[in-house]
Amino acid sequence: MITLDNVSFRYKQAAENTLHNLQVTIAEGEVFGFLGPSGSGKSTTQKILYKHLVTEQGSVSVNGKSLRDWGREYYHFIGVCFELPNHYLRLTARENLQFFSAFYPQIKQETINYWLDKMGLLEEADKRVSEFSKGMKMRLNFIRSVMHNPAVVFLDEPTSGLDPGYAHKVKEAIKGLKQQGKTIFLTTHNMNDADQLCDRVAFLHKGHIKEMDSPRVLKLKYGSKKVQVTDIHGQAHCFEMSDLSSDPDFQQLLQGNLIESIHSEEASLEEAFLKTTETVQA
Ligand SMILES: Nc1ncnc2c1ncn2[C@@H]1O[C@H](COP(=O)(O)OP(=O)(O)OP(=O)(O)O)[C@@H](O)[C@H]1O
Repeated sequence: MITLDNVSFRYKQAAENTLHNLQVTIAEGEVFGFLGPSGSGKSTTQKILYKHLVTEQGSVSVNGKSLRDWGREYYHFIGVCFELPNHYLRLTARENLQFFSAFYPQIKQETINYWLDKMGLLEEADKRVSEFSKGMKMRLNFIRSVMHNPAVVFLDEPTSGLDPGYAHKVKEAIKGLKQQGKTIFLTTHNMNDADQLCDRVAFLHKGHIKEMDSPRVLKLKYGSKKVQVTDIHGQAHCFEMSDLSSDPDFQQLLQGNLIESIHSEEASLEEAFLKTTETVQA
């Protein structure tokens, strides 16, 4: 559905490329996570994908058609949820959605109500957006990006600033979009979200893709399973799962009947991300 073929990009006046030879193919219906430290080039890549930036180096196609050949109809085909919402603050939430829906003749009032309800904003729909919290603006932003039923949705930090309840609502909505067969390109710093939602993730570092695979494979490759042990004096210990049978400290606790509790910990995507992108602080 989305193909980046050997895409590089350099900003005017920049001494070197921001993106280097990106090679990505995203299947229809896939939730693809694009993860990277600050400044690694995630937004630049997204801007190329929604045609706010043009690169001469490499090619990008969506639904089998080069981005160069897509016209205005591209913005009916895709939905974009920017990280920083830009709503009309003097208008109500409903008026904002009605204003944007005018660009998409197929959007019905029921659709707007459906999404307002789904994102927990129906009761606040007639309030001015200037009175909205950051989280409410984020949810309104999410509605704007999906209400015209696009085939491809670009989401930039969609759960940022949301409390756990509303973050859950947004994640459930993303899963719902996937069930409908939408292709989703998700940029996030939230490794748990990426792990829960994405079929595959790419780790971007200084404009290079360092790894690209399913969260499960990356966790197996880079993560280590650990065991957290609390002894009968309340002291915590951490052991590598693979070393338990030979670790003398663990064996001493076990044989001395000194263990109060023991919990296994799965390898995390965060661990894989940190190891791959070398952002672990010394
Ligand atoms: N308009 C611009 N002109 C020149 N350089 C830019 C411009 N926009 C971004 N950059 C540079 O390109 C690099 C990648 O920036 P980008 O915004 O794509 O990173 P990011 O991964 O999205 O970061 P963050 O997670 O902080 O949003 C950075 O070094 C940034 O300084």
